[in-house]
Amino acid sequence: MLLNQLFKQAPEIEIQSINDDSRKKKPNSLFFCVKGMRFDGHQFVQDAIENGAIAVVHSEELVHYEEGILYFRVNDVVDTLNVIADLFYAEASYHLQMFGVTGTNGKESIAKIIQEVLNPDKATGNIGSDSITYGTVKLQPLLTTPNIIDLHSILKEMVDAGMKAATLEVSSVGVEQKRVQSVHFDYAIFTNLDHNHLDFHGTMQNYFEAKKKFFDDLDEKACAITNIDDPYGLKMVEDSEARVVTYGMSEEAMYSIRQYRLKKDGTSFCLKVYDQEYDIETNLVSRFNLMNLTAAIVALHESGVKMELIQERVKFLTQMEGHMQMIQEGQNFNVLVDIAHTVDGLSRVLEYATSITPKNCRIIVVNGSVGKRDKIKRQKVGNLMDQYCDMIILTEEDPRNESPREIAEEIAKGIDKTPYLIISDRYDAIRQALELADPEDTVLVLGKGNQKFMERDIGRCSYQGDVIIVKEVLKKYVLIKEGEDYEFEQIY
Ligand SMILES: CC(=O)N[C@H]1[C@@H](OP(=O)(O)OP(=O)(O)OC[C@H]2O[C@@H](n3ccc(=O)[nH]c3=O)[C@H](O)[C@@H]2O)O[C@H](CO)[C@@H](O)[C@@H]1O[C@H](C)C(=O)N[C@@H](C)C(=O)N[C@H](CCC(=O)O)C(=O)O
Repeated sequence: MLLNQLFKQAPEIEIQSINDDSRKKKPNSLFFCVKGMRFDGHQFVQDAIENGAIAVVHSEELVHYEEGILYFRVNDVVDTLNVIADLFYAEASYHLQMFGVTGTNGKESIAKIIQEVLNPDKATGNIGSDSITYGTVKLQPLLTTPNIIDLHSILKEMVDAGMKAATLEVSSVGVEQKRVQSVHFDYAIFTNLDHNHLDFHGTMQNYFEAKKKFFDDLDEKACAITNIDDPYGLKMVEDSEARVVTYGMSEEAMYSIRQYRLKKDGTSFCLKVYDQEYDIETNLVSRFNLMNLTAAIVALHESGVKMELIQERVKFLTQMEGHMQMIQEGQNFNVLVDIAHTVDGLSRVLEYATSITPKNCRIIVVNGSVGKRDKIKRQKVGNLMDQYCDMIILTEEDPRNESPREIAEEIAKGIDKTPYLIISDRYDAIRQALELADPEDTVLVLGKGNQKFMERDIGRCSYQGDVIIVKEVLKKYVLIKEGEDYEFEQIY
């Protein structure tokens, strides 16, 4: 792209790439001096030039100006980066039907359901915390919502690969850091708001405002889809110019869930769509997924997909690994792995576990709380498990540089009546829970979902993953012992 297409006063020079990280080698690039939380990009102009920058966008006076390099001083580098990234990558989001999903819980499930239902008729990509997928391409993301340059570049790749639509998980941190500011959205979905990222946002109000900005920035042609069962649902869209569509259990919702049945192997419910009722059957389990599926149905239907087709396609959806995943290897009790790591997410899983566990049987939970993040929630997590569970095994969950045992002890402050164990090693904790289970009990393994890493003091370390561990332990230690008398080893 020519530099004078980006800056009116610039000479006609070819720019091959745009860059905001001086550590990356990018020949003939335009470097943006972004002020971050740790560094100020203005410090790295010289490194950027050595790595190929021929032009620099900055907002502060620089200590040194090199001959032959072009400098553009602007008021706000990130705003300028947004405009230029959009232009540089051919305004890709305008060529895709864009669905953005925000909220504490449910983003990934909703984004993936929309992608799966649309895909057979309209090639659809997905950008999310677990993966970036389009066509046959599958990439591993660094962030839930990629940074500005990566995001526009991926959207362009999707357009070039023939995608017609894209779903994107929009994190509050991403909105706050203006990562989606120049992405054009057609449908924006709000799920719910619960304690999360308060280490970053400080207060619930700031967290709410970050999410709300996503809806404030929509244009009048867009559609803002909101869950009005959530106390923040209506406030979220009150200043949006977009057309507002509501969903929830509430009778006032435009898409209102009427009767529903939560079963071990699926869910059935009646959805009132404006004034018409539709019966929906799905293999997804739990009330949590019922809400996620409804949000996805609203977006799909509002985008023009017929309800009859939606009814057909949601009957058997792909089970997302580690998301309300029932694992059955032939054992005579329930095992459910879920990523729930917020108080709200946890309460929904516990409610579901209660609904599928016979009265005289137990709920055994393996859970923890992440290190260096939102410490206030730890005791609440303990308290909630105390209300619903019969046995609690506290273990590590991305402890970072905190001690897993100390985190567990803080969770335990919220436990009053339920017996609990602290087993720091997650594999051992899962094994203990599975070995303790009696017929028809429910074992919950929560917090990590399908994540194959553990954040420790030395950084991100590889981890087998809860789903794999559960399957392995069941086969190796539990199933062979069923029917036999054996003593189990208490592991601390
Ligand atoms: C707290 C946070 O969000 N940090 C993000 C932020 O980093 P930062 O502000 O610390 O940036 P910085 O390191 O100070 O650097 C400032 C600028 O100088 C540049 N730089 C820096 C060093 C250098 O040698 N040369 C150089 O050019 C950097 O490229 C950057 O442009 O900007 C970086 C570039 O975009 C992000 O990679 C980084 O995400 C970090 C890795 C992160 O973990 N973020 C998490 C909290 C996050 O964003 N999470 C959300 C939500 C997750 C969820 O709920 O699912 C997400 O969307 O993933």
